[in-house]
Amino acid sequence: MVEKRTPIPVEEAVQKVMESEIVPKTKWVSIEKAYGRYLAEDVKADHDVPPFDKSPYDGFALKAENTKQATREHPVTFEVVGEIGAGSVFEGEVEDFQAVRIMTGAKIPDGCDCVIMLELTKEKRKNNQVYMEITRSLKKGDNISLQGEDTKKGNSLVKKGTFINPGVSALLATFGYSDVPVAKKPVIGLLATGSELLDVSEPLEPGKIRNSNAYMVLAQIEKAGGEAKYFGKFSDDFEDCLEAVENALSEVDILITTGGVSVGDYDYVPKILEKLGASVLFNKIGMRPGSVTTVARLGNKLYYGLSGNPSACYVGFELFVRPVIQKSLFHPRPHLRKTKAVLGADFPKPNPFTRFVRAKLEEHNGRYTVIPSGLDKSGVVTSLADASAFIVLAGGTRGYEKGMEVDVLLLEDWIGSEWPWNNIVPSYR
Ligand SMILES: Nc1nc2c(c(=O)[nH]1)N[C@H]1C(S)=C(S)[C@@H](COP(=O)(O)OP(=O)(O)OC[C@H]3O[C@@H](n4cnc5c(N)ncnc54)[C@H](O)[C@@H]3O)O[C@H]1N2
Ligand code: MOO
Ligand SMILES: [Mg+2]
Repeated sequence: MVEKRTPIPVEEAVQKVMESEIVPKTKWVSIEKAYGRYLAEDVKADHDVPPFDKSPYDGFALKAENTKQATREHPVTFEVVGEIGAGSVFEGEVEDFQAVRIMTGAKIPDGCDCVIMLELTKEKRKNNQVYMEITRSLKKGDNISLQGEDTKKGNSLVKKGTFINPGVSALLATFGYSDVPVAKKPVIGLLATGSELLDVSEPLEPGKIRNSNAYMVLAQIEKAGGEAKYFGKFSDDFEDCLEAVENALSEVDILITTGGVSVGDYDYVPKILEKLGASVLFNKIGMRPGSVTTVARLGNKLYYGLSGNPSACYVGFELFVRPVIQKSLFHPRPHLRKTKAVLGADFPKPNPFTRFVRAKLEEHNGRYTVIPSGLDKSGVVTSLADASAFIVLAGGTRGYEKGMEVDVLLLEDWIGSEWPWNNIVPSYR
């Protein structure tokens, strides 16, 4: 007798995996290695930026008050009493009708309250003393970057869980983080099952295909922020697979297998889980593709049986593994972000279950359009390379037409969502 499985709604399945306790941990990495990691602490300004009033131009610093009378006809002359480049400080106080030659980034000397650009001045020399002439008046504060104008001491700048992009790296450097507290990457083990699987380097043989899922999922793990650990591919042999799963589990936080998850004669995942005494969270979801995605708990570890079909495997990872990884990286919005777009092609297939169509998001005249990026079948591999979104078609609908607005989940996005599963546009006809 074939096992009968009861499907649960997608959002319920997501909820169940999110209840798992993969406790986020912190580690310190050097700032050079921080790009692409996730912050484990909030970053606050511990000093003003800039930390002193500084010149945004190469020019002369002086007192605005002294420039009041300056016109083209009546230039005003200043005695140049010093010269400073960025990093140097003018010692002493600047007096009336004195100026300091100052370069971009240098601290404004005491007594000065404005800067005039070099191009607007004329230098003169008399008895070995340098003078400078200006023909326009300036106001107090002209051409000065004020202390704290960028940010003030105490301001909260980026939150824990933020993806460290180049801009965040600049902030970390500004505030002295030579070592950065980042979320420790959860270790995600992967093994591929299937007697039909060839290594990537092997030539094709009748009845066999190359193992593409492993390399796809390894990349998905890295993209989601996890550390991938690949245990190789295994033929459909119960004992071998059981042993491989048992060994792998001891080395990882989460274990993923691909294939063997359905009801076939050589689909051993259900039997392996039974043998290991795992607590199965679900083994059927009301969705296409990926309906057979199975998740189980083994102690404090999660086990994912992703489908062998490439598109189903891909979708299963993005919906159920990715948010768990993101949560363990302190990300406050761990799910794929949902937005709306216009369907760029008819989709006449009925959808008894919620459907996730791999699609390409494009901009046309300022509006976002989505079109399926290939054949919409679970076993298809070629639709994935171009997929930048999933079109989400609610279950119980009977097809969608070009021009309709649909929900989409974004695959190339760093903002994320707290919970995208409410208000999926239910039915158009
Ligand atoms: N009688 C039924 N048959 C099937 C059902 C069902 O409910 N009743 N479900 C179908 C659905 S839906 C899916 S999805 C697949 C799930 O298959 P499995 O997870 O058991 O995976 P396999 O049987 O091992 O392989 C399926 C398919 O995928 C190819 N594959 C497997 N591994 C890889 C890999 N690493 N790289 C590339 N391609 C891979 C494999 O060759 C098969 O073609 O079951 C349906 N059947
Ligand atoms: O799980 Mo299967 O991928 O629904 O197509
Ligand atoms: Mg199977």
